Amino acid sequence: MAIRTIPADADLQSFLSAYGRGSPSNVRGLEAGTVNTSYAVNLGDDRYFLRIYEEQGHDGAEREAALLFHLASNGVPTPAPIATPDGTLVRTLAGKPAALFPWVDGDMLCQRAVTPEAARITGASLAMVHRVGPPPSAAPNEGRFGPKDLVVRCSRIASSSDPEARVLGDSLSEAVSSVAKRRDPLLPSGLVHGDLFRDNVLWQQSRIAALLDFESAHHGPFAYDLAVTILSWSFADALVPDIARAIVEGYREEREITPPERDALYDEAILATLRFTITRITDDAIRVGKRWQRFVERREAIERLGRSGFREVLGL
Ligand SMILES: Nc1ncnc2c1ncn2[C@@H]1O[C@H](COP(=O)(O)OP(=O)(O)OP(=O)(O)O)[C@@H](O)[C@H]1O
Ligand SMILES: N[C@@H](CCO)C(=O)O
Repeated sequence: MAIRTIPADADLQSFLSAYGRGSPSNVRGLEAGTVNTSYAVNLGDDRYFLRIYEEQGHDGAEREAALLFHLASNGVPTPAPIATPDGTLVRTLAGKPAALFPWVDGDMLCQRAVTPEAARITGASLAMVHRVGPPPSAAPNEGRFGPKDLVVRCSRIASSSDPEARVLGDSLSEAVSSVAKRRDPLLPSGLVHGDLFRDNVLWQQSRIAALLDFESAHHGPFAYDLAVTILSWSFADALVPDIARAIVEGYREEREITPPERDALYDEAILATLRFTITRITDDAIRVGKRWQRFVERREAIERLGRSGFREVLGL
């Protein structure tokens, strides 16, 4: 998406020189992502990815950087932010928090390219994030997209610029409240990614080069995260059972799904469809190229299957 921040040359030079990795060249703004501004840049002979945080304050960006550093140090395939010689991970560029990462070559998979094997690997890497958990010094918060936040967002839907969406505020709000009441508060919980869509995974041939975009990471039920991943990877025109089941199988290679989680996956999936329907309607940056209707269709598909039908599709 847009390059929202263009730092002055002198500021960029001074920011990059602090890493002590050689002089910058080939600086290129990337039309990637929906939230942050990204640049590709060479320092000496190596390529780097520079992220300027557009929506997080310094504390939020530091929390995210500490999380990425911790995950990468524990074997999760995600690029760790690079520290300056004095150990700083997040600094200021053009008045905004910014961090530098190693460049990762890789490609996102399009839906047609998602094989059961890729789905299995994706499920396993999600479970690895759950197993590793957050850094001891920075426990994640409850996130920005819990049921209460979604209900608040629903109150803005009536003034949406999309006439088809405008009428849905009350029914979406009621659906969120109703599923929130059914949620099991004792589900195994911890660090969840919260947004492991296809565009947040880079592949090199058949292996994952990077899990990206931990901006939605928070403390929540693991079953919710698994449901998000199933919903975002397993639908072509309709649910593809082989893909959904392979995600679950891969997940279970790394972390077993407990009986209460198996029971809860249906409700967590309904909540996840509501989360993405509502944020796609209420967030103009996300709406570009991302249809909220897809998540209405996914919710209907899950509801048609019903609790036991959904579990059966997942092989649980
Ligand atoms: N270390 C990296 N090396 C190479 N490319 C990267 C790296 N990190 C991210 N990218 C690319 O930049 C894109 C945007 O990155 P990121 O997800 O951080 O941005 P964002 O603005 O938070 O966007 P969104 O929330 O839409 O995913 C990614 O989809 C990926 O293609
Ligand atoms: N992955 C989200 C956007 C970022 O949260 C979506 O597709 O709606």
